[in-house]
Amino acid sequence: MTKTYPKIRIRNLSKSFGSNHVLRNINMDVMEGTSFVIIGGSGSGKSVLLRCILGLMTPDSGTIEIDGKNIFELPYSEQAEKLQEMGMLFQNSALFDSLPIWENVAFALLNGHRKNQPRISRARARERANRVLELVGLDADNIGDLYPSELSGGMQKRVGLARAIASKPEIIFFDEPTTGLDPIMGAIIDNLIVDCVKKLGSTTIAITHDMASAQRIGDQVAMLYKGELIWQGEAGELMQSENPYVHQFTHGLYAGPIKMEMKV
Ligand SMILES: Nc1ncnc2c1ncn2[C@@H]1O[C@H](COP(=O)(O)OP(=O)(O)OP(=O)(O)O)[C@@H](O)[C@H]1O
Repeated sequence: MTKTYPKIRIRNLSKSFGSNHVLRNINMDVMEGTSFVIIGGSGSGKSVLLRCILGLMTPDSGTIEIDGKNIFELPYSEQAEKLQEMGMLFQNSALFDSLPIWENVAFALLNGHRKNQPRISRARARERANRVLELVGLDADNIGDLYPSELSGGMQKRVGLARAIASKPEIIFFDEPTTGLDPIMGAIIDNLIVDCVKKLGSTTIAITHDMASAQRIGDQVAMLYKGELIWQGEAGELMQSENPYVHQFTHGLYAGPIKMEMKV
């Protein structure tokens, strides 16, 4: 059930690199148990925003509260703890090539130091990895001992999703979850994301260029343009938005207020 207080609350967040003002006064609330999708063109600041929320980059000004606490005011140890409590599915799946699939999935369970959770044995970690692999539609008996390079891109993405959810994180980030997948595999991954996240009750933030994906996985969608959040609304309203920037971007139109810089 959707709850009514922000799990993540961002106020007046700005970040520049020299004269490049990448984030300009961002305000955003992500309610607990909901899925928030950020769309926007190349270079609009999506990754920088994500890195700030993850605590991997310090903004110039503004606050990011998680569960009501400004993450930049937490002692380093607590900041690191918060980071460990989050799940992340990277664009390229970012699996460890030298570890078998099951250990990739169980990585946080075997190596993390989550608060109030004892380290678990390899046998128990493997059981948990097997269960999560089945949850994302992979046969743990067949692929658990294989290495990432032996799987297709779609299977690697499923493994990445399994790893992101294995420790039942309260917050999960998805960075371009469907990039590089064919449209059907993209839809399958999106549906798995929605199913898994619903089961866990996690709060999620995703960044994507894929409008179909944004609508499938998002409750709320926001568009970043030149570092500003220029539109925010229900995912169902996205394609009908009359905001000319959103309309041009979501419909992939050449003509409109967004002028592509051909030289970067
Ligand atoms: N560490 C950094 N140092 C200097 N500039 C940076 C740094 N990280 C990002 N930028 C700049 O910030 C701007 C936004 O980059 P960002 O990676 O957030 O874009 P994006 O919206 O994620 O783009 P894409 O969709 O292409 O991944 C770019 O102009 C980029 O050059």
